[in-house]
Amino acid sequence: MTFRTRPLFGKYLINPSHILCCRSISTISDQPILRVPKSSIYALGAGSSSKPLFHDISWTIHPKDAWIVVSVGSTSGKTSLLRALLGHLRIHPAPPPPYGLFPFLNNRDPHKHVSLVSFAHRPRAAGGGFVDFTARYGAVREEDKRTLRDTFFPETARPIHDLAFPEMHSSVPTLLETSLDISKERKRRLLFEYLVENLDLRRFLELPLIALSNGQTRKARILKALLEQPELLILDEPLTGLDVQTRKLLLSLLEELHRAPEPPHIIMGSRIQDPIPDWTTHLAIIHKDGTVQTGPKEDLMPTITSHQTSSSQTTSHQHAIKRDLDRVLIDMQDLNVAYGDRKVLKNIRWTIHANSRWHLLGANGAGKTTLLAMLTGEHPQSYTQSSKLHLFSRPRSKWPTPYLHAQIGRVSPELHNAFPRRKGLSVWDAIGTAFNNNFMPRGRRRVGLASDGSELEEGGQVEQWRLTRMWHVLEGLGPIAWNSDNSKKQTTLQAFADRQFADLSPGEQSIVLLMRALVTRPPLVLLDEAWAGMDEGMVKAARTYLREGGGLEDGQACIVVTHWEDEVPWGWEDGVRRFQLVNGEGKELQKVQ
Ligand SMILES: Nc1ncnc2c1ncn2[C@@H]1O[C@H](COP(=O)(O)OP(=O)(O)OP(=O)(O)O)[C@@H](O)[C@H]1O
Repeated sequence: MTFRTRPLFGKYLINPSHILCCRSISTISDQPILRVPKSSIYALGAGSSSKPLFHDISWTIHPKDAWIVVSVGSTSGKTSLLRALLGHLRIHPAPPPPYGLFPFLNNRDPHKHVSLVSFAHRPRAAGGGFVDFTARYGAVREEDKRTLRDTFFPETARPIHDLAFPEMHSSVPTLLETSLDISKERKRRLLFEYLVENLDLRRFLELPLIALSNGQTRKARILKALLEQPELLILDEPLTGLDVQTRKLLLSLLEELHRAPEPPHIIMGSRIQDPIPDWTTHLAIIHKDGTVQTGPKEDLMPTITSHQTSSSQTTSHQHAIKRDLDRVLIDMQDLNVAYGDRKVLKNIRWTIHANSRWHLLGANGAGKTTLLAMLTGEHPQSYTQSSKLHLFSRPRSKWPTPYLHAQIGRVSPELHNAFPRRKGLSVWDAIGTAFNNNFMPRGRRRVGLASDGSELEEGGQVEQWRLTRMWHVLEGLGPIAWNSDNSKKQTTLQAFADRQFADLSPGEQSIVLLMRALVTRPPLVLLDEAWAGMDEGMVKAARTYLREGGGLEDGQACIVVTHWEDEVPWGWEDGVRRFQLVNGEGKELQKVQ
């Protein structure tokens, strides 16, 4: 079924192809969009005698092609290859002049005409330290008050009909110049109106940017990228974090843009488990050994399907969840969260028992992150609702927040973005920070300090337990769990533990943060979009570890938040329970027989 984009302003159907035709004719070219003659790709600064990241790659993209880049069994291939197109890696031999890498640009500057929007990476502006992500839950500070419109689209504040009247300039432009400018600006505005409507963002334009949910922010970033009308737009994992409906919306919008006579040419990076849209014409498949296969979709689809089948095969059902224990960890009775008159959560009743497994569902903006922030005690309204929110057998206000944090292991897109990428922080350090529940590695063995702040007794029980746990998560979720080659087990694990966290691929960072969430064996584990960026081998390893690999032990409860059903490690048959938020109201779903 094709999902149609909405006509703009109800009665006027505006086709993006009409709006997008505003680029000057001189930029239209029949030349290939991209041409990589048989080459290898190296890290910047690496000599040609070093091992290339990709080899034997021959890749040509023609103007009407719709390409998707997928990695099979490789951890960082897709994102690296896409970044190579922006000059972040060295292509050797370099695509020869006069056409270069992007022949259609006709020697125009790729930096101005090619843009990459990646959802797998932390924004570079964030720096190396920890970023406080809880600011959005409280009263929005003055400096965070800039609205989505002010931050991303300030030029759209002016009513569209004003654009018919030129502003007064000190040097008066010619009539022709003025009409060209206005018409360009009007077309840009029409495109903005079209996209804002079709991505369902209009009602968020005047909200502070910081208040937007994860999915809402992603849509806004895609809108901004499309509005800038790059000639080539590279989207890396644009579907990550989007709910089912929004994914359909975005894919159908991309299809319309693709069919427009002069589209922004789009290359999309996808995870192997993501759907390949019907309108895709070509695939680039990156293999574990660094080779890249490129060609028409019909020729390469069997490779994708064989990998999809192997990654979606679920593990045995012998490890169904044992029944919920009577012990209640979290109890919410008529919990509410509102920002002014905007009600985000309404009369939520939810009880989480020890040993239970939950899938928390809800569309983008439904309130899942807000609900979890109440559970972790990070949301300031968790204090004002204290009598309705019992955490670990006491009203919320009876616990200091650090105590609550020590009871809850978690992964979330906010934590992923905020986690420090400072130089010198190894994988081991990153995992070990969980023991002191902060973001600084502590202690002689980097597995934290004792509760009074002193060093752990050397070789003592606590230190031994922590070290054993570190190796357990590394073994259960580290590279030997995603690679079949087990021969050099200990060296592989040690080498991985020593790697710099900041140098890992986005998927590897996600799996390390999952290790961090599990290493202390907390009573409650929250896994919010924990699988972001992971390749199919990692997702499989993580599911297996959680289901039957000792990732969770009896008594621990776990809540999984994902928009992809097959990422939940447990099915109905295993006893997973589902809690759904719709328009701020929550209810437990029952299995349809
Ligand atoms: N400070 C705030 N002021 C106003 N509205 C807010 C504020 N913080 C959050 N919201 C709104 O609360 C709603 C719920 O946001 P939340 O992040 O909990 O959604 P979510 O279900 O986690 O979405 P996603 O799947 O996109 O991550 C959103 O519509 C968001 O815009």
